[in-house]
Amino acid sequence: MTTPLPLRVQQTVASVLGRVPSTPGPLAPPPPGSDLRAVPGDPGAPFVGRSLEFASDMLGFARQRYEQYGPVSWSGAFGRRMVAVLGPDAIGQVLVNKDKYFGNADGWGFFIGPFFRRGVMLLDFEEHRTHRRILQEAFTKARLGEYLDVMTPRISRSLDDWTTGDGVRIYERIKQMTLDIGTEVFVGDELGPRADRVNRAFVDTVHAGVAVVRAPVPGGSWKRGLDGRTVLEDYFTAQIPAKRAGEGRDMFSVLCRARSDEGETFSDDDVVNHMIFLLMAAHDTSTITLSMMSYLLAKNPEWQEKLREESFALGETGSMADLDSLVSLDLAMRETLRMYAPVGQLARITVRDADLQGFHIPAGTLMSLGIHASQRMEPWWDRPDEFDPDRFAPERAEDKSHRFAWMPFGGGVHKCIGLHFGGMEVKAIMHAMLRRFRWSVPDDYVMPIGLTTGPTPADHLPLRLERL
Ligand code: HEM
Repeated sequence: MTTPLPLRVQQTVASVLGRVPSTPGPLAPPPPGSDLRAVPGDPGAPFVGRSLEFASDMLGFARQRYEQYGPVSWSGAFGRRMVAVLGPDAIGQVLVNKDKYFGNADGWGFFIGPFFRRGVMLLDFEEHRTHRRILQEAFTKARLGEYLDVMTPRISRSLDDWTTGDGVRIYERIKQMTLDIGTEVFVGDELGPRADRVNRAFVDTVHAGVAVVRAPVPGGSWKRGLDGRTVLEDYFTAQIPAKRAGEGRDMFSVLCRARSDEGETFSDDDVVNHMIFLLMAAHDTSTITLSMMSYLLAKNPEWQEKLREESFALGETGSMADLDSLVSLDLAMRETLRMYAPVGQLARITVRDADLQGFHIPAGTLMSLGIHASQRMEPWWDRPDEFDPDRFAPERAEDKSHRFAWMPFGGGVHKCIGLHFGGMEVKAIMHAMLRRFRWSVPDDYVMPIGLTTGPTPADHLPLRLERL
């Protein structure tokens, strides 16, 4: 494995910071007379806390905290105290949010608010419900079929252009392809110089969310993200009158005309905010899933062959029903989403004092739900670090060990609205890749893991790619 230099530097700094003495203590004393317990934890190094240790080894760090402190613990991060929530019981309680203790707006807002403000994931309670109802109009089964009709020829054209050989960085190829799909299916625009400029602005906006220096320093990624947001706002705003008047079937046009059963519609600002958020929500997640699946199929060639046989037996296809009939592909996709949850952490904040599994969490506490690590935990999963798609087969059904054992799409009212779209896109692309290419990695290759919204290939996953 060749770990890229920035990741090596980060790992070295993180291991030094991890040795800084840090005294364990309570997050906050529980209210007198309550039978709640204080959340255990420790701050880590001054200001950065344990954020670098987390970023350089998400899984190892979460496992160590779980062993030391259990499912609910706190540590220092970004100059404040942040509560880590692990395991399906604790995460399930936050997602279901029966007592309305937990909010998204200032939780996610802390990380991505300046770039994705008022996206549906950053709205709470009644306002969220209203926006989600309207948004639902863009995700009906009939609409998905129409998106697939646009997507399928685009996938073929992209794959026809792929060059083959050694060291093909598949992450970059897939990222470009999902961006191109986003331009045509979501925005209804043609690929070209204007789309390139918008795509660059979009990539800057996404990267800014994980910036280390979280201030608009000239030349820094935070500033590039803010500038990117402005480009996107101008781009979408300028097109709204034509989209509202037209009959386009792209998602942008659909949102302009969407009307809930109660007759609610989106303002121009709403449409712009949702478009910018939707592009991000769809793009990074599908790219990570496809890249990680490519890696796992390279490491497990018997599964790659099995999927390929299934795809050849089905033939060239364009319908959702066809994609749904690819049973082994479905198992492999679920297993990929378990092993490498593309949204590895979910953010929340307590909007009032909360009781989480008997722990007292004061109002205004930032929380991070460890989806990626929790899907790699015993006893809910058998040998959780092994790629074993058959664990999802009906006769084993390990995902049924707990309602929140498998939660790559989250749960509760904010559960991913694009889960069927995402599954469709991943399957359509992987099906087409399997029919055109075979790929492999050297036996001793282990992919270094970096961090965007979730675990990503830090070296962009160099594969040996051959055309069939
Ligand atoms: C494999 C692909 C995907 C994964 C793993 C994924 C994962 C997630 C997760 C975990 C959440 C919950 C966030 C939270 O509770 O804080 C979420 C929300 C969301 N996702 Fe996805 N997503 C995927 C694809 C997509 C696609 C393709 C779209 C759009 C076309 C999309 C749109 C959204 C939206 C709008 C929300 C916010 C929903 C709300 O707050 O009501 N996602 N996604």
